[in-house]
Amino acid sequence: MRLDEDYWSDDDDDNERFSQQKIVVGYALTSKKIKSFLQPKLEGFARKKGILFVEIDPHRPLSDQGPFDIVLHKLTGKEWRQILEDYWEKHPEVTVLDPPDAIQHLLNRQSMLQDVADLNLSTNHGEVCVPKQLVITKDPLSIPDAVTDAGLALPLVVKPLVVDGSARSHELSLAYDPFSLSKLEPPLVLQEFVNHGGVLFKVYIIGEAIRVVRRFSLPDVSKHELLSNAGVFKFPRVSCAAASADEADLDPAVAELPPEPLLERLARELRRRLGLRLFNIDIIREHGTRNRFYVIDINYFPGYGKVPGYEQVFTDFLLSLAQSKYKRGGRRSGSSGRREWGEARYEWAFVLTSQAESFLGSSSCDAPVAFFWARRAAPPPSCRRGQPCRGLQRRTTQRDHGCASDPTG
Ligand SMILES: O=P(O)(O)O[C@H]1[C@H](O)[C@@H](OP(=O)(O)O)[C@H](OP(=O)(O)O)[C@@H](OP(=O)(O)O)[C@H]1O
Ligand SMILES: Nc1ncnc2c1ncn2[C@@H]1O[C@H](COP(=O)(O)OP(=O)(O)O)[C@@H](O)[C@H]1O
Repeated sequence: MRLDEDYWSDDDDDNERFSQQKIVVGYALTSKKIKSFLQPKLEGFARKKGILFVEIDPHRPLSDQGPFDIVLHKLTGKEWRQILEDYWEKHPEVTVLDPPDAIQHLLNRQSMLQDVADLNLSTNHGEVCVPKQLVITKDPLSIPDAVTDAGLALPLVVKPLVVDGSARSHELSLAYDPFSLSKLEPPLVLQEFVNHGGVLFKVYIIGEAIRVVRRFSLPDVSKHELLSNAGVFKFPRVSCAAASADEADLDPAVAELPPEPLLERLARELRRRLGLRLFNIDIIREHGTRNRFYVIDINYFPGYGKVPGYEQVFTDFLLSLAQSKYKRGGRRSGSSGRREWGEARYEWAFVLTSQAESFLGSSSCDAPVAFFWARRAAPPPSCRRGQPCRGLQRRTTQRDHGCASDPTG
């Protein structure tokens, strides 16, 4: 077996010993995730590098399965968490991706953004904030006053507080007035809607590697729309939709990817603060600003299967984990002048929209997006089923959003 040069030591004996080892990766994932992530191209690519993926039965003790070098998981529920924690206590040598406690932090939309707010990132490349938000845990009748007291600007995005993987926890709405909010069921997060030109950047983190893709998002809300609309409107999971942008139609100021050094810094800080290696950050650029960004969502183990070239990046990541462990356990000290086996390779690449488009397949405005536009006062100029979606061409009035340092508002 041949390994990438970057992982190769100058010591032939070490190389030989490592290359003879198989890396066993146990995975505990939902069937949906297995389908999207564990694609034959990933399994094949990894196999060539000596990595075997083995399915874990989450109802049996993990010690009876394996042995594993690495455990990949994204399952919810206390039972699974307990099984994993017990196993890890007995087998600290196994790399668990990622620690259940750290993942838990992302399952609440309040704690999820806390680290970004604490970070207060502002560099000469731009700044990264979180939208001002308010958490409502009880008494929906108090919402209109609470919104006024907190000084939240309308419209508001209404999000369930807990993200537990259920479809319900992703049912979001847009509220044009605070009074209609008293009909909603807490616990909720009310978040200021930030106009961002209808484009969202999904920043995927895989260990030290970063990949960025553009996705369609919600269109801007103009002052006129805000004044002429009332009520609460549900909207679909726009950024998951298979709609893609026609590059030529995008306002370059909207479509331009976030500056690389800013994202590198954000990713590095969040990796450390969150204690996670597999996650994605959803970022929007406030429309009309050069580089003021808002993090609106962070997901654990996101849809990597939709990132072009993920099989190479993920395989490299697993190899780097195994190699750094091998180095810790099996190497003598005093290796000055040589490349460290566990040395992380820093990878950077932007995935341009055109690539993302071919990956995402359709270049037409699909059902959920069309549905959302149909509910809006003014449909986009050329957003019709089967036609290239040009909804992002709309230019709207910009609103002034403050950078909130406290995501709880
Ligand atoms: O909370 P949001 O931002 O919607 O994030 C979702 C979840 O991470 C989904 O994973 P899960 O279903 O495990 O929660 C993932 O689906 P897959 O991993 O199944 O593809 C989606 O991938 P994209 O469809 O690529 O966005 C990703 O966008
Ligand atoms: N504060 C916000 N301002 C503007 N658009 C937002 C905001 N929050 C969410 N959105 C839009 O709603 C979509 C879903 O929001 P998100 O918080 O990612 O929920 P989920 O975790 O259910 O996917 C985003 O992709 C974006 O299009």
